[in-house]
Amino acid sequence: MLRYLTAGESHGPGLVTIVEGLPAGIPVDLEAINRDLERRQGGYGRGGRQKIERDRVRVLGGIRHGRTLGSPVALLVENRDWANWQDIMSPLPPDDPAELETRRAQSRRVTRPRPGHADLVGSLKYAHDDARNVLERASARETAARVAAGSLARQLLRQFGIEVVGHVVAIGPVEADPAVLGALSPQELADRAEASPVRCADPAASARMVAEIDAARAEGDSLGGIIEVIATGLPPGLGSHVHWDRRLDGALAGALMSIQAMKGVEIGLGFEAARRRGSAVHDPIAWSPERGYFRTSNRAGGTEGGMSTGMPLVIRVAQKPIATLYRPLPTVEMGTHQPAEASVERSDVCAVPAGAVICECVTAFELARFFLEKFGGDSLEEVRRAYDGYLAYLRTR
Ligand SMILES: Cc1cc2nc3c(=O)[nH]c(=O)nc-3n(C[C@H](O)[C@H](O)[C@H](O)COP(=O)(O)O)c2cc1C
Ligand SMILES: C=C(O[C@@H]1CC(C(=O)O)=C[C@@H](OP(=O)(O)O)[C@H]1O)C(=O)O
Repeated sequence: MLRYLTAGESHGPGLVTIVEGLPAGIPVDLEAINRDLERRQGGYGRGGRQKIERDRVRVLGGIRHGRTLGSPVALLVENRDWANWQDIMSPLPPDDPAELETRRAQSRRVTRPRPGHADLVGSLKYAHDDARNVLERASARETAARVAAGSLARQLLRQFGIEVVGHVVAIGPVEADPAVLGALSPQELADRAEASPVRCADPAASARMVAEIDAARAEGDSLGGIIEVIATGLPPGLGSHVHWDRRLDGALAGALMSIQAMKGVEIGLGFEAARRRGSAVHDPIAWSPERGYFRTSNRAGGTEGGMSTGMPLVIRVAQKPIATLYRPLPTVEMGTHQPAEASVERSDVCAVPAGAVICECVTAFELARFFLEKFGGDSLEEVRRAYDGYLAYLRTR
């Protein structure tokens, strides 16, 4: 089963991911991974950190001469900011008490926990008196490693014509016009989102989103938004109805909700389905010699019974506003219990465009995982044989 781990702190030497379970022989385009890393760094509303970082992937194992070996793939994304934090984030024990004092004094301790971040509850749970020990790992800097893993996994999907697109449909109260988005193919959506500073394919809404971010920044506030991910080219039958943890919809929702700041996931009509009658929710089934079974609508968003239906997968994800506010919320100083203003160093104002790239890559990873669960083999050719056999079988139904 395809899986991955990540490690690394936001201001440590770098982020590392190990992707285990990819078959041998997948052609790997490292520049495509670098492009996804660059896309994740971008978007209107980001803070000063992205001026320092130039995320690129370094392969530490698992790929030779441009193809996967079947062994675990280890990828490293270095933190350029580490150069400014080496002392504060040093993994070495201090040699003597004097040095400990210096390091502590310089250590940018965080004792005024930010509402909305992991600072307070992480410090309580892990018995830290400095929330830096929590925020370094709670930080969404970790998503650089997830994007590297997902971008690698999508290279398997591309071998089978599966594409995943993430774009922004709302920032704060500003929403893209569904009529404008609905007229675009997934490829057009991707191209237009790419050309927008906020990754939104509706140009008029995009301009209003930029203004909304400027207004929030001017008031020392922050913004969240809504991201849509669309995956095309999926066969029917990824995932399973037979057991809860084999359901594709459940795994996608879990993986997407596990991204920092994501607070809601809906597939297809999602919450809207609860308001309608069944006849206005379920997708009629049809059959033609050319297409076999198909649906005349896709309100389910591409899954039924925990399995892909073969229609496009359509997921929406709600991202909450950034936790660090330049006009900070009330908090309590850890230790003294005195009322205080929450800590603020530097921060993004809105990271929803970045969130769209992260959701895209996290979705790609889950789809690759389920793809290999169904068609898995040790080499790409073995996977292809299983996949082609399944498609041939479907044509007989
Ligand atoms: C791409 C991205 C960038 C983020 N940048 C910041 C930031 O600059 N400052 C901040 O306080 N939170 C930022 N966040 C949000 C925090 O990571 C998030 O509030 C924190 O992890 C707690 O969220 P949770 O309750 O969902 O775990 C960012 C989130 C994402 C996805
Ligand atoms: C570093 C990234 O995002 C960071 C996510 C983040 C947080 O709290 O989640 C806080 C900020 O970190 P810093 O205080 O170093 O500016 C963001 O910049 C990144 O996405 O590459």
